[in-house]
Amino acid sequence: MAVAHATIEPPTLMVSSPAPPLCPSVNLTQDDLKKIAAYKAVEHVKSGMVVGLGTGSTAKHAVDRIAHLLQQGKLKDIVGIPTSTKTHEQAVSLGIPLSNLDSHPVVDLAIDGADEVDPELNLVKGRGQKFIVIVDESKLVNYVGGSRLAMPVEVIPFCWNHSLTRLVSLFAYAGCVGELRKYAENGEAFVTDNGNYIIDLYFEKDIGDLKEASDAILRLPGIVEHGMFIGLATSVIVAGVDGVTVKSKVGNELEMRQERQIGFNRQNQNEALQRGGENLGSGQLMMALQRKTQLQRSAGCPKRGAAAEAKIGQRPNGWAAALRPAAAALGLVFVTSTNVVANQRVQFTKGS
Ligand SMILES: O=C(CO)[C@H](O)[C@H](O)COP(=O)(O)O
Repeated sequence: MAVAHATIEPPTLMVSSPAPPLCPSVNLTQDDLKKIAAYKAVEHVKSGMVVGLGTGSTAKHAVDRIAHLLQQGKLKDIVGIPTSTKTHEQAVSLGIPLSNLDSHPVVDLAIDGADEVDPELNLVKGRGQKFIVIVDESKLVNYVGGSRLAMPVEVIPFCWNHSLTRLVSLFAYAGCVGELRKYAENGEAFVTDNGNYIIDLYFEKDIGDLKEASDAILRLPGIVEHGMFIGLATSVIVAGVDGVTVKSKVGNELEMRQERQIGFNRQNQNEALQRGGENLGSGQLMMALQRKTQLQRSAGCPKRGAAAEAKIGQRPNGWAAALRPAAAALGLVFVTSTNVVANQRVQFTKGS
């Protein structure tokens, strides 16, 4: 099976992009993190690919990004396979060419979100030659069910209550409770795209071997599918306030490789600042500027010695302008920008 080996760079702030992946605010929101993970995953999408388009607030950013790159002509000949009617609607509205698994049974790459990701990259919640899962760090759990979020099981509507009882008793040892998913608006049973119901299972404790649990669930009559995706993710991209981490599985073994963590964590910011900000990506520069300002404040010198500069290799022209709002938010003003072939350099200083 092909393995996604991501070369990790911070999402680049593209001047021409209407929605830069890193915003210059000091605090990244959960949605910012979702967007960062999504943009990172879309770097793996190449022209001509059949791409599985996932569902949810994280996957939505990936679909937006793919559409944007198609509009820019940076991606061509993409065929999207949506995983829900909602994603189908979004993709159609954005003009992404779509198909289905009957016409395109081989999906080159699928990108989807997840509700939980355990340390072995098992998920509560994909498909494709490569399956990249995108999450913010709040989704990391020690075991499936560890966040006390639901593990959904799709059941046929006939005898759903019987299915619920059987499911709960299957996991009684883990303090399982279950409930029929309902629409908040009218209290009626939620109906899936396939016309089925969902039983949400909540676990108090670790349910143990996930393959055994999966087999036991699927052996019950009336069960269509469950939300555990065991051993399917080839990469999980996790965006957190300290940076983006890509966890990849090598071959079919449960050998995990945690690729280098990009540096907008504090340690890297400090190192970068000591180096004068050399070779920072634009996202990192923002964070470094913020960190520098914080350091100066904590050192009690809010107005002095605040020059910050960075060299950035191979960035699109105009990036310095894109950084100005970030710098301005920090009270820094633009001084100069030089473009020396591959290296651009920008300098900001503290405004008076
Ligand atoms: O499995 C899913 C939809 O079926 C979603 O990917 C999962 O629920 C995560 O959603 P979000 O990205 O909104 O947190």
